[in-house]
Amino acid sequence: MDIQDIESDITEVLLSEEQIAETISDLARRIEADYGDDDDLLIVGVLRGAVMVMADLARALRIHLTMDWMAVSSYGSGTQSSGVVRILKDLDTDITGRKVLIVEDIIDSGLTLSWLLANLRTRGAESVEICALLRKPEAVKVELDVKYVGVDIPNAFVVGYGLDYAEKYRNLKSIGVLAPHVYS
Ligand SMILES: O=P(O)(O)OC[C@H]1O[C@H](OP(=O)(O)OP(=O)(O)O)[C@H](O)[C@@H]1O
Ligand SMILES: Nc1nc2[nH]cnc2c(=O)[nH]1
Ligand SMILES: [Mg+2]
Repeated sequence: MDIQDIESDITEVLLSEEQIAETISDLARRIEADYGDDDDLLIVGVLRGAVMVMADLARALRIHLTMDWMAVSSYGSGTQSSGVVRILKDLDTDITGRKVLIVEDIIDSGLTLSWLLANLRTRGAESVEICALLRKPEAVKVELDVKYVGVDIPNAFVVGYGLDYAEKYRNLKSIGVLAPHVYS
């Protein structure tokens, strides 16, 4: 199987490589403006989907920051949230008094982030905010205060740029809608 075959599983490209880069750059400018260079920002990437966003956002930010990772999972290998959030890897950092920015690839049901936000807010951080590259319409159903959203997208299952289906497609450079023939 070559790259051509992988891309034939995508019915529509929602964000090209260039559009992703522009979106990340816009997010970085807003985050820089809000945090300034006070040496205190900790960005927390949510493994594994947010790996690409973290890598590119961190490099787009022209301020000092530190990075940490959490792994939580609510999806298993399907396309529907199981509703159960599990911590697979916790922070290595004590966030007491820190300014924390959670970095995510997508907000769909909002379940993962509302759980994570509540969890991190019990740990004595000065602030905990959210930056997500993508947000789907379902997210409006949960009360979730998201400070930075890249793009609002339609309600379709998307893959690429970190986003997987059964652990595949994360390595695509663009973000697109997965063809139904792949999972039906
Ligand atoms: O808003 P929600 O409905 O909770 O969905 C969003 C979450 O689902 C995906 O992660 P997943 O749990 O599939 O694991 P992954 O990051 O390892 O792909 C995605 O990366 C978000 O973290
Ligand atoms: N890959 C992928 N993971 C998700 N998790 C929640 N929504 C989505 C989605 O649209 N695509
Ligand atoms: Mg995830």
